[in-house]
Formats: sequence, structure tokens, C-alpha cells
Amino acid sequence: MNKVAFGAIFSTLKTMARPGAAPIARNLCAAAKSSSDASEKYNFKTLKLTTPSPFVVHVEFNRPDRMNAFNRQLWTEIKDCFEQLHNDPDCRVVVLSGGASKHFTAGIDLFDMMKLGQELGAIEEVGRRGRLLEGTIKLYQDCITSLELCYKPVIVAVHSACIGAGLNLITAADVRYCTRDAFFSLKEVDIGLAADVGALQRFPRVVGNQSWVRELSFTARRFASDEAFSHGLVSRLFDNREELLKGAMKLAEEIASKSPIAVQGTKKNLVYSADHTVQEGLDHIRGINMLNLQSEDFLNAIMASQSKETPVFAKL
Ligand SMILES: CCC/C=C/C=C/C(=O)SCCNC(=O)CCNC(=O)[C@H](O)C(C)(C)COP(=O)(O)OP(=O)(O)OC[C@H]1O[C@@H](n2cnc3c(N)ncnc32)[C@H](O)[C@@H]1OP(=O)(O)O
Repeated sequence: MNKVAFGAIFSTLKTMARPGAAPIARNLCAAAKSSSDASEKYNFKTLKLTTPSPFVVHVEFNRPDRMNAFNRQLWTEIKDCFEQLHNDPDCRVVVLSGGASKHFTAGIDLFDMMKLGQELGAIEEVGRRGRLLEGTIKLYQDCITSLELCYKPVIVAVHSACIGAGLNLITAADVRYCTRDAFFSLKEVDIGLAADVGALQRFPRVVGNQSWVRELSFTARRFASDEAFSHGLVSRLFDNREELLKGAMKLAEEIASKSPIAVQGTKKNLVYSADHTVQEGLDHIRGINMLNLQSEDFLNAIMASQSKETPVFAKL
């Protein structure tokens, strides 16, 4: 951008500040005090949260003795966790990994499913049983959708098995990385179920190959990381878990260094545009940027790029 154009933008933005209000570019130095540690703020049982670097929250599944199988508590806590991170100004990006477990996840907890079967068995009337199931499925669907509704980008780091509910979950994330030893299965048909928590909707969109997705959905065939990579389910492969986490954290740190106004507006619009027409997506981003282009982040980012300094952005 030449100096004249830059000067014009700068003076326009300066005049947008209300009389008596703090200048619009007030916060270049003081804005972003380092973020507090998620481990002090969050207290989940089946999830462990930490802040490995400023504004990066690491969420780890924490049921290693059950291979991170999804019991009711894990489903509920995932939903609570992402709803809270959505509103947490100390979080700009999330890395979700399998923690200390041998596998990323073994899918739904089959023992927990048996408990649900017992609860159903205690209800005599079919309509009432249906209502219990409807509520349960809706809760589990909302759990997975919470990754998408969270404005903060979610990077999943998958190692070893990612089965059933796990595959549903990762298709609602923004970026998918995995280790070379990772393998996947849309396992639901093997337990007599049509997948109902998002994979049938999101998986085809993520990879853009109906034939491949249908083959996997009808057969539950296990597929390895290279096949996942070649079809675009994951965007990077790593030799081991250490490298995987390093790669995911590096990406997260880069995202966390950007304007949170810009990043969250981008995610909002990408999610919206995924199931709207191009024109509807353009209308949507116009609405977002009518506001966001008046944000101090816009000016801070331009000034920093001109002066080759690292921009600092206020919490959001
Ligand atoms: C309303 C519903 C909405 C949601 C639906 C979601 C559906 C799904 O998620 S479908 C998928 C369900 N999961 C499975 O079918 C997993 C089957 N398990 C496996 O494929 C393998 O166990 C796995 C690849 C995960 C791990 O293999 P590995 O060789 O490392 O271990 P194993 O010796 O097979 O298993 C060790 C013990 O763990 C038990 N186990 C495995 N999966 C589950 C599970 N999902 N829930 C509970 N327990 C599980 C397995 O039986 C072994 O137990 P034990 O014999 O007592 O040692």
C-alpha cells in the first residue's frame, strides 16, 4: 500500500473515534496482557485444559483408561467446554488432542450405550422411550456442533484410532492433522446404527467425494492416514505424536498472533458459507465487515504491517 493510501485510511479511522473517547489505535502496546492459564479456570473430569502459549488452549481428552470412549459425561463436557471457550477472551484458538490415551478415541462408550439400553428398558411406552432417545441424540449432536459454533478455530491432532463418534467430531473441526499411525472408521453400521451426530452431513462436504464417503459409511471399513490424507480428510501427516503436537501448536500460535476480530469473522463466514449460496455468503461477510472494518484491529494490523512491527491485539 502506498503512503498516500495508508494516510487516507489512517485519517479516516482516526476521525471515526468519538470525541473524548480513547484514540482508535490506543492499544498497540497495552492491549493484550498475557492470557490466564486454562488449567486454573476449567475443571472438567473427562477433559484436561491448559494454556501452552498465550491465547492457545490445549484441550485433551482425559479418559485414558477407556481409550477416550465417549460416555455421557464426555459428550456433555465437550459441549460445555466449547461453549465456554467461545466466550473466553483468553482463548483465540484451540488444539484438541487425545491426551495420554493409547488412541485418539474408540468412539462411543459401548458400556454407556448399554446403560442407556437399560434406561429405555425401564420405560414401558414406546412414545416415551422415543422421547428419551430424541433428547439424547440431540445432546450428542449439539456436542459436536459446538466445535463449529465456537468462533475460535479448532485444530484436531489425531493419533492412532479415531472411530465412530471421533470421526463425526473431527469433521466439525477447522483443521485436521494426524500421525502416520492414525486410522479411522465410520463404525456406526457395525453397531447397527446410521451415523446420527454429523458425519453423514459434514464428512462429504469436507472431502468432496460422495463415492468414497458412501463406501466408508456403508461398510465401516477402517482406513489409514495416507488414505485420509489423499482424500483431504486431514491436511498434514506427522511421524509421531510429539511432532504432531509440535505442528498443531505452531499453527495455533500463528493463528493466535492474528487479529481475533479478523480470525473469528473468517470462521463465522466460512461456517456460514459452507451451506449457503455464494451470494448469501457474500451478503453475510458484508454484514460482518460493516462492523469489523471499524475495529481498532484493522488499523493496528495495517500500521504494524507498514512499520514491520508485530501487532498486538486487545482481547476479544
Ligand atoms: C446416540 C448415539 C450417537 C453416537 C454414536 C456413535 C457411534 C460410534 O462411535 S460407533 C463406534 C463404537 N466404537 C467401536 O465400535 C470401537 C470398537 N473398538 C475397536 O475398534 C478397538 O477396540 C480399538 C481400535 C478402539 C482399539 O483397539 P486395541 O487393539 O488397541 O484395543 P482392544 O483390545 O480392541 O480393546 C481394549 C478394550 O477396550 C474395549 N473397548 C474398545 N472400544 C470400546 C468402546 N467404544 N467402548 C467401550 N469399551 C471399548 C475392548 O472391548 C477391550 O476391552 P477388554 O476386552 O475388556 O480389554
